[in-house]
Amino acid sequence: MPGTASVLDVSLSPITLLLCITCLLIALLIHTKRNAKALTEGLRWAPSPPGYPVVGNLPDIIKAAKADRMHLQMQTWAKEYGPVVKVSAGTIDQYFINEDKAVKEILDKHSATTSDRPRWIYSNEYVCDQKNVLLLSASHPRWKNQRKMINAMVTSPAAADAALPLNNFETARFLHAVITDPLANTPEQNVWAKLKRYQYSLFALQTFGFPINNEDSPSINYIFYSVFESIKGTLPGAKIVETFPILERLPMVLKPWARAGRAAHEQDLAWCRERMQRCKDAIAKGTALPYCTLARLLQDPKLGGLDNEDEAAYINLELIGAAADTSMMTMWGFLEAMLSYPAVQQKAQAEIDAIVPDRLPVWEDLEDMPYLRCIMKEVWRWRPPVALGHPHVAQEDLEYKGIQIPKGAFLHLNAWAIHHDENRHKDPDAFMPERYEGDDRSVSEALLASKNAMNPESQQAINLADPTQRDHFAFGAGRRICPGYHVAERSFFVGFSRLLWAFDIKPEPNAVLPLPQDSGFNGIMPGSRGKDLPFMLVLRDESKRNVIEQEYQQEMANFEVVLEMGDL
Ligand code: HEM
Repeated sequence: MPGTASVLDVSLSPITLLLCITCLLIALLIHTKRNAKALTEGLRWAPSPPGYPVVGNLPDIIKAAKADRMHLQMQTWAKEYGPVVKVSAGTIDQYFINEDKAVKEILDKHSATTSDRPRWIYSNEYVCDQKNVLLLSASHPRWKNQRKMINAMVTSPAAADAALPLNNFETARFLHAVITDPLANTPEQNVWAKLKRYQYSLFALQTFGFPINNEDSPSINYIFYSVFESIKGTLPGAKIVETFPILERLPMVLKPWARAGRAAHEQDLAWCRERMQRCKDAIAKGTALPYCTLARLLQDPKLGGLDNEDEAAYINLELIGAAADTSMMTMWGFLEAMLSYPAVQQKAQAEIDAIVPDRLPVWEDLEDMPYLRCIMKEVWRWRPPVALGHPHVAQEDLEYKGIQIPKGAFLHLNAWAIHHDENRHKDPDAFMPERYEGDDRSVSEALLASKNAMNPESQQAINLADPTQRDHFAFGAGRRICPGYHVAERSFFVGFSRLLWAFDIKPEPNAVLPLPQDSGFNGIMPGSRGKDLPFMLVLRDESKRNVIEQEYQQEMANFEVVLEMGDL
């Protein structure tokens, strides 16, 4: 996976350089003017780490990003400066929200005016051509339309439940691939490639309606790099035009970012259109899957409220990215925990064995497996995949505990600092699912029509009035909160419960444990992949092999039609 450092593009032609210097001076003037904005009486500006003239804290940010330590740097500043810290990246002022109560106040209660996104010229306007819900401004009508469609067709509890058979299918294939690999039970077996195939295939089926059958399918890399391209331009300092938007007024010939962004979008559209055609063919033949979002969109006379077929195809590509990468990161955090905390693993296996000794676990078993629910919460607390939040923008001046946050400020939910604050979570660096004992809340709605759902005491975590009681902030907050949490909970539970049912997750013979936080196992963010985790999967006992074989054969028969469709 490319690191942040590799995306910092600072090579400029002499003309662009000259223009940059001019823009820099103008930007400085604007910035100084903005900072000179009157402070409301009785308020103060947010504390800020000392920076350099013009570039502010950018050198520290780049240094930390190069070392994959951004989250740790922001945590240090959170400890030093308090619940709201201003970090300047050149002309961009980023406000890191480092406390649960501040998240509630700023992102939840003021959601109407804190749910916009920054203007991202390269990523949103060029690479995604304003078709990607994640990057769209809240004032763009497409943002609401896409969220509505996603909720109705993909992420509502009903839609997430409808995709459960796919979870069972893909995880059975994964387990089978592990036990039948000639290198099974050895460190040489590439478990990660198998995990990746299953996660990407799971969401490829839910979106375009085609599986990914091979570990080396080019679609996996294509999706990863395409989505990465759309995200990388949002990183501070990554694209000069974001720091100096005035450069966007230059003619096209002087805008390399615009040409590169458009080319990337055209390539993605061609990729999506090819798959959309195959989806249309499947509809015509009557073989389109009931779970396939694109097929349902194309058969809806209103196209799910979207503008055109290109948008329908494109949003499905972006959805695979949003879902698969964060799910992979979740799995990474889980595996890292199991390696370092074998006692937790054994306790979880004992709970699974007591409920399902001779079949694979399914989502509905979660109700009877409270310790596994605690593990889910603890993985998302311990290794939140989006550790520093995806930035929102303040649409008007705000106040929190006497601090003035100006209109236009970038707002980052610092999930890492909140989750690792010793005042909120005792011994926060330890992986300790027991800290959630008795908390049977789901991220949002309770399980199916479970007894918990009927229990008025069982409020949902994200809606709790008291944010100190909320389990974690891995899915963000406010109106921009991740719509995918029902899907994520189901896919994570089915995935990791089956993994624990079948295998012992063991360290490789030469592994050094515990894995230190700073050792490079985490990549650009905690939970993203840095160095290979030194783990191996070892079948717990031979009786498991028969069960896996039987369930696999059953699933292959159930999904015969899927397998005939060919790779995405
Ligand atoms: C473990 C899994 C996941 C994690 C940790 C995660 C986390 C996040 C976070 C932190 C955000 C930004 C929220 C904000 O701006 O406050 C986000 C946005 C989003 N996520 Fe997820 N996500 C996960 C899985 C999924 C899945 C499975 C889907 C879809 C099926 C999905 C779809 C989206 C979309 C569409 C957005 C953009 C929302 C918007 O900007 O309005 N995510 N996610």
